Amino acid sequence: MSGELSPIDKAKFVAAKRSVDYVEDGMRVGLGTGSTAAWMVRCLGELVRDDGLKIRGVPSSTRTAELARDVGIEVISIDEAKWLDLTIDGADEFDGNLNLIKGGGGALLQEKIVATASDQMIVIADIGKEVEHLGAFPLPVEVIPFGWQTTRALIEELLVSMDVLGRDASLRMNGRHPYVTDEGNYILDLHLGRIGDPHQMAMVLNQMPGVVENGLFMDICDIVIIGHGNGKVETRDINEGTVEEDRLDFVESDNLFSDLQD
Ligand SMILES: O=C(CO)[C@H](O)[C@H](O)COP(=O)(O)O
Repeated sequence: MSGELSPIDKAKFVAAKRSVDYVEDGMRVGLGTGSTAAWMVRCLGELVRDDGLKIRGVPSSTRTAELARDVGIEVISIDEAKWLDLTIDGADEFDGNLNLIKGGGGALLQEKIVATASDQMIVIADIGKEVEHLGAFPLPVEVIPFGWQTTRALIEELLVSMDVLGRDASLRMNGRHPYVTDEGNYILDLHLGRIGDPHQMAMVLNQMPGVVENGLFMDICDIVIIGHGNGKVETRDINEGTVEEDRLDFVESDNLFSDLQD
């Protein structure tokens, strides 16, 4: 990658850079998916290569697995790991209770399995992801391809009785074809505007036949590390509120920025 990074990319980078301070020798680490998580994987790779950090990574997508291997992180499956010490991942939205919408990158199913099987989940995000109420970002719902139109109709009917502003569910596309997840499923993006009761929404969606998982991550995240374009980093802990604010120097290292994907 050449040239100056945008303020959003700098914000993502500094959040990612700070998050790897939580990683210790011997840990089994869940590796999220998306552009912010990709920065984190690269920062971890640097620690593995240059500082001899010994970790095993459990990727939450084939994309992340490929990147982790490329940067020198030992990759194991979640079943090999059995349980994880820490998962670090991005998010599309987070609220004041550190509840999240995830799945903008289409990896919500593996991401939720990996985060749920971890002692701790840290989310890394730029400040633009903070919201008062979840729902402005379309809520991704992973559905099986069989009968997806029927599932969509049932979801839209269900939404009539829910506290939301919008009710449209669109099939995520990849060019002219439906987007297909790592598990071979489709994604419906629910344009809700505002979700009045995200706990209830997460529960009722998952009770519907055809729905595999939804992108609401309720009571899973412990810490959000928020990056700003000027290098400021805030750390919000679910138990302690904002615990730390400082600034990271932004240094474009050739190793980290040369061939970044996403
Ligand atoms: O949930 C995700 C992928 O399924 C991502 O974490 C989320 O979409 C944020 O992505 P980015 O860091 O690129 O903004």
